[in-house]
Amino acid sequence: MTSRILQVALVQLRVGIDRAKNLENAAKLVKEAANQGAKLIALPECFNSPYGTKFFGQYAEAIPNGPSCDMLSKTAKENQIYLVGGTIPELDSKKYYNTCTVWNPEGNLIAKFRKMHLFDIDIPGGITFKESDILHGGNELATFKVNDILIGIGVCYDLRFEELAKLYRLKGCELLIYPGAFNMTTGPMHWEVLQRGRALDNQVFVMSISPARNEQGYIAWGHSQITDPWGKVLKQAEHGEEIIQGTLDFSECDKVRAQIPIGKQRRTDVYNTVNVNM
Ligand SMILES: NC(=O)CC(=O)C(=O)O
Repeated sequence: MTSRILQVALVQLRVGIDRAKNLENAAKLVKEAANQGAKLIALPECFNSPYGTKFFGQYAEAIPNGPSCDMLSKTAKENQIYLVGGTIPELDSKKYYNTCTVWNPEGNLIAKFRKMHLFDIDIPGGITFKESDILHGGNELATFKVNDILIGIGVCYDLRFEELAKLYRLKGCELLIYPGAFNMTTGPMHWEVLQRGRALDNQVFVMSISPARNEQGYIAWGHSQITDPWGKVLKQAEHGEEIIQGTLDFSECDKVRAQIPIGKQRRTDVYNTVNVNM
C-alpha cells in the first residue's frame, strides 16, 4: 500500500514588480522547502506579478510556453517534488485568465486550473475589486494524484464557493489547495474561517497560500494556512516571507468520515427539490 502520509510546504513569498526576480526568489525558496523534506510544495496566487487588474495583461504568459512555466518545470524536476505553481496571469486566444499549474517530479505539467469565480466585490471603505474587467473565469475542475491521494485545486475567491469544494469531495479528493491573496479587509474576517469551513464540510485537508504582505498596491493578508479534516488549523504563517511545513496524515480523513459520517447522511432527495440560484 502506498503511503498515506505526505510532507508539504507552503511558500509565502514576497512579490515585486520585477518578474525575473520573482521567479528567482520562488525557485530559491522552493529549493529550501524541498531541502527541509517537503514532497509537495505550493506557491501563492500571482507569484510572478503584482496582483491587480492593471498588471494581468502586462505579465500574462502563454501556458506552458513562458518563463514562469519554464522555471516551475525545471524547479519541480531539479528538486524531485510536486509543485503547485500558485497562479500566473495567462493569455490564451486573446483572453486572460488567472491560472494555476501543477508539475510532477519529472517536470511535466499534470494539471491546470483557471480561477473559476472572479473576484468582483465592493465593500465601501474597505475594498473594491473587479477581476472581470479583464479576466475570464475558467469552467473546469482540476485534480491530480500524489501517491493515491486525489487533490483538487481552486484559486482564492473560489474558496468562498462551497459547491466547488463539494464537487471535489464527490470526486474523491482528500486535499484541496487554494493559492490565494486575501486582503486587509476580508483577510482578518474570512480567511481562516472559510478554510476551516471547507475542511469541515468536506472532511478534507485544506491548504491556502498567500503572498507575503507588501507595503503598497493590493496588500495581501498573508497567513498561509494548513487545516486538517477536523477543521483544526495545523499551521498558520504570519504575514512576512515564510515557509510553513506540514505532515498530512490522510488516515485522519478516514477517521473523521467514519466517526462523523456526513458524507453518507446527505439528504440530496430534499436538497435537489430547491432551486439553488439566489
Ligand atoms: N482576492 C480574491 O480573489 C479573494 C478575496 O480577497 C476575498 O474573497 O476576500
